[in-house]
Amino acid sequence: MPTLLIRRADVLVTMDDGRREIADGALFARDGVIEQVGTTAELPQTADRVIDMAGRVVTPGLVNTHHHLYQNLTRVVPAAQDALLFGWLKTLYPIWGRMGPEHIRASTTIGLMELAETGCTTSSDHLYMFPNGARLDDSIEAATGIGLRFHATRGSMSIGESKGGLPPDALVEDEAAILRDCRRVIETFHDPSRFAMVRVGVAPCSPFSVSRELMRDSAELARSYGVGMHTHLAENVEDVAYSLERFGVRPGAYAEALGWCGPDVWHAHCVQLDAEEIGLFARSGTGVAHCPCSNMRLGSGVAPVREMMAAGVSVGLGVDGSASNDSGHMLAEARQALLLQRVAKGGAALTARQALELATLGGAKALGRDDIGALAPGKAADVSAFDLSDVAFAGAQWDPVAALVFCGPARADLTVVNGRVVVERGRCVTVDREMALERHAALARALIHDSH
Ligand SMILES: Nc1nc2[nH]c(O)nc2c(=O)[nH]1
Repeated sequence: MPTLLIRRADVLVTMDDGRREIADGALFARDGVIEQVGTTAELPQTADRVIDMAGRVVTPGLVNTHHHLYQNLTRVVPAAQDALLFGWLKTLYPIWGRMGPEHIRASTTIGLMELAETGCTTSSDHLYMFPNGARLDDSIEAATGIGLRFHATRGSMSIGESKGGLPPDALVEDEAAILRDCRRVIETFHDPSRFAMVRVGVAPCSPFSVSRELMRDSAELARSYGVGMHTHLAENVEDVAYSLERFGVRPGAYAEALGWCGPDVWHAHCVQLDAEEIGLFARSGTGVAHCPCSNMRLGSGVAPVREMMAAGVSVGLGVDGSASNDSGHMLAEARQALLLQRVAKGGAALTARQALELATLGGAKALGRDDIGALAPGKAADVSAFDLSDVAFAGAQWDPVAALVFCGPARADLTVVNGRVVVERGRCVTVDREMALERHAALARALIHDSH
C-alpha cells in the first residue's frame, strides 16, 4: 500500500464541497486514493514518496471530455486550415483513411503525453474510424502505457456519401459489425469499478454519418452494459440544417427520440443548442463537452455555456481532435472558454475559478464520475502542479489560482495519476519520450509523402 505525500504547495485548489483553496497545502494518499488534505503542518510528515511543491499551485488533475487522438498526425494540413466543419472533414477523411493500428498507437501515446505534460490526468477519446485493421484496443494499449485514466469511446460511421452521409463509403462500417465490436471492447476492457483506469463508451460519430437505427441500437446496447454514451451534436449551423432536412427535427429532439439524453450521455460541442434543448439537457442530466478552441478554429460559433451552466447542465471541457484545435492543452481550453464567453456575454460571463471548475469537476461530472475532479478524502490521487516561477506567471502573485487561467497557458511541472507520477519536472516519465516523438514524426511524414 504505497503512500504519497505532496506538501508545501503555495496553494492547493481542492474543488471540494467548500471549494477550499489551502495555503501551504498538502495531500496524503495511500494506494492511489487520497486520505487527507490540509495544511502541511496538519498532515503526516513522511510517506513512501514525498514531493515538495513549494512555489507551485496544486490542482485536481484536469479532465478532458472530448478528443480524437488520431488527429494529431494531421495538424495544420494546409487544405484544411481554413474550412468549416463539413469541408474540413471531407478534406481529412481520405488522409485518415490511410492510417492503421500503428498510427492509432503512436498518436494516442503522443496525444496523451501532450495532455499529461499540461496537467491532464483523465482523457476521453472518440475513435470513430477503423481503417486497415485499426482497433480500439490499439488506443487502450497506448493509454495504459502512458498511465493516464482513459475513457475510450468506440465510435462508428455507417452512412457514407452514396447514402447521403458525409464520409466516403470506404470509411464506413457495417452496422451489425459495429455493434458486435462495441460488445467485444466493452466485455474486454470496460472497468465499472471506482478508480477505474479504463472505461469504454459507445459513440456513433454524428447525425450526418450514422443512421437513426444505429443511434437507437447503440443507446440500447450501451444501457444494457451500463456504459457511457458519446457523440457530436449541434456543432454548427450546417449540422443543424442537416438534422432539419434529413430528420425533420432539431438535434435535441433527434437525440431525445433515440434515447440520447440522460446522465449517462455527454454530447460534444452543442454550439447551436437553443433554449428548449438546454432545458432538455438540464432536466435529463445530459452532459456537454465544450470545445472552445475547436469551435473558434472551425468557425462553428460560441456555445451557450453561460446559459447551460445557469440551467444546471453538466458542462466539461474538451480539447477536441488536434486537427481542429490544433493543440491538446486543458488550461488553454479553460482560458479560451473564459475569453469566448466574455466576447459573447460580457466581462462577468465566466470567472477564472468557474473555468477551472469546468476543467476539473465539470469534466468529471460529464463523464459520470464522482471519484475524480477534486482533491478530497476518498477521491483518486489525480493531481497536477504548476510552477509559479514560470515566466508566464511573473507578476501574478496577486492571485495564483486565477493566474492558471488568465496567464499562460502554462505547462505542468508535476502530474500524478492514481498516485503514480506520470510527469516530473515537466516531462512524461512513463514512456521513452524521444522514441515516441520520433516514431510519430516518421508516421506523419509518411502520411504527408503519400498525400502528394
Ligand atoms: N470537431 C469535430 N467534429 C466532428 N464531427 C464529426 O462527424 N467528426 C468530427 C471531428 O472529427 N471533429
